[in-house]
Amino acid sequence: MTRLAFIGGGNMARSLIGGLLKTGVAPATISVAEPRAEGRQELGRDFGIACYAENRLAAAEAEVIVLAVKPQVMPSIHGELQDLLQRQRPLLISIAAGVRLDQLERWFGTGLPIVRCMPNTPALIGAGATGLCANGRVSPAQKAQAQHILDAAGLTRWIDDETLMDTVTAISGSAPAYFFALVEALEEAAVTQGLPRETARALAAQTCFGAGRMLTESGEDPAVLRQRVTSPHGTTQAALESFSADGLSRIVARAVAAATRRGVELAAELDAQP
Ligand SMILES: NC(=O)C1=CN([C@@H]2O[C@H](COP(=O)(O)OP(=O)(O)OC[C@H]3O[C@@H](n4cnc5c(N)ncnc54)[C@H](OP(=O)(O)O)[C@@H]3O)[C@@H](O)[C@H]2O)C=CC1
Ligand SMILES: O=C(O)[C@@H]1CCC=N1
Repeated sequence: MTRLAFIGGGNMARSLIGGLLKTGVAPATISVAEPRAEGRQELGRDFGIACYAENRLAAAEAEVIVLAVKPQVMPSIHGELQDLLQRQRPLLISIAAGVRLDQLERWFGTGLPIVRCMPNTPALIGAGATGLCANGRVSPAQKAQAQHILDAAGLTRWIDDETLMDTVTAISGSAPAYFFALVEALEEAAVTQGLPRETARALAAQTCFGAGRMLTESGEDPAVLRQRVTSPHGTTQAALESFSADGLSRIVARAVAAATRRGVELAAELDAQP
């Protein structure tokens, strides 16, 4: 069993750990470094994994280290891991938005195998979507190892051109929040029209779930699925025409561009640091 350490035990680490354990990975093979005492307590209680305040202790025996800290924290954590990284030469997997492979190589060491990936929070229930990109030091066996870890979180796709990782972030890493926001808006609209909030939320959330399952399980084009809902001159057509008049495609394209741009900016901000 691969020994796996997470540096940072926040939202995304929790989602990945939850997904891994659900596929039968033994808790004893996972350790986490988390500075907050309450965070460590919760991780230990919820997952039965070993939790440490110090990164070095969590990573001590790891073959794979998942870097799950905020992008801004990333440049500051290599120092305490340096000796261990040179000695053990583990596979590093970064999940940080924006942070490029060349930056990770600069901070952690040019000779190390590094995978940059972008998962999302549905990993917690094994329904995540992850894009992965490897540097030249990653062996085929390590590539398979990274894929195996992220497969536990759901669907995986390798991305050859690293510059597209910011697009991946914009359409899958960040995107669960877009669907949550849409359900929030549907709920609010229904409540305004008089539907009880609990009923509105349940109907909107289940519809999101059902549409998602149809998209992923039917193998059909989203446009075909949409057309099947849309009776000529019916209610759906009225709603879609309203979306179109308000420029839904343009709104979405602008949001995706904003998220993509922010990924590039996050990396540039780190380059600008002394
Ligand atoms: N949330 C999401 O949906 C997704 C996030 N990501 C990426 O995952 C990474 C983590 O994001 P997220 O989980 O949301 O953030 P969180 O803030 O929830 O998690 C980061 C964790 O790292 C801890 N931490 C801070 N400093 C250090 C340190 N020096 N050493 C070890 N741990 C430290 C934080 O502790 P403390 O709270 O005490 O600061 C926190 O628990 C980010 O880089 C993000 O871009 C990628 C895909 C999706
Ligand atoms: O919002 C963010 O920056 C992180 C990356 C993708 C999802 N959450």
